[in-house]
Amino acid sequence: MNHNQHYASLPRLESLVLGSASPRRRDLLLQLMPDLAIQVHPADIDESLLGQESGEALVLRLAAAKAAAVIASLPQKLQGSLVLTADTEVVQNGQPLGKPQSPEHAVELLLRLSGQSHQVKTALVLQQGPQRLQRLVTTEVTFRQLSVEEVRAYVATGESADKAGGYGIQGRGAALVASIRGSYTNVVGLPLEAVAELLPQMGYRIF
Ligand SMILES: Cc1cn([C@H]2C[C@H](O)[C@@H](COP(=O)(O)OP(=O)(O)OP(=O)(O)O)O2)c(=O)[nH]c1=O
Repeated sequence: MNHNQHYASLPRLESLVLGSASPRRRDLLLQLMPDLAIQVHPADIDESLLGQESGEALVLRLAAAKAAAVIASLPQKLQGSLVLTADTEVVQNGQPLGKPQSPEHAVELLLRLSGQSHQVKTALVLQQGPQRLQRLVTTEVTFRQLSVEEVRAYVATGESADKAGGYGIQGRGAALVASIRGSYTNVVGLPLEAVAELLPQMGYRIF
């Protein structure tokens, strides 16, 4: 069977459990599959960093922990559903920066990113019953040289609060960025290229 015949014979994905509180991930999934019935079941896990853990190890560990927590807490009627979880980190010189704890911390993080390149890493897990696939996607982002005043004014917009590295490329944070190399949706929190590649491997077509 060639690739095309195989794709056409797959059932279309109709519903999915999204193990994430991120509205961005929901919107990105709906961009790809506007009719998808998304059941949001955020995972309640401890997201704190372990000492000496690399950014890659961290996102892989947290995406897997989110998947395990969501699957363990699914109500009866959703058991056996396809579950998607992800974790995104901003990594500079191998170190995960985490989310800002305060506006002052956001200013500090963004000044560290100013005029430099960093990596945004997202680990993605798709799981259904015993079938499980995982991907790690990296995008390189380079920031413009930013002044302290500019960074303070950006943080005052409130956009930094719940975001890795303290910025949102999909919002006003686009003004901080000089260039990116790789997936844009990965920076926002869900690499759609990887979703599109993995869903057929899980046995579903997108359209
Ligand atoms: C760098 C960057 C991050 N982010 C966001 C994506 C993620 O939502 C967030 C990283 O935190 P995550 O812990 O990956 O996700 P979350 O806490 O929002 O949701 P959950 O744990 O329930 O899945 O940062 C942006 O929205 N834009 C950006 O440009």
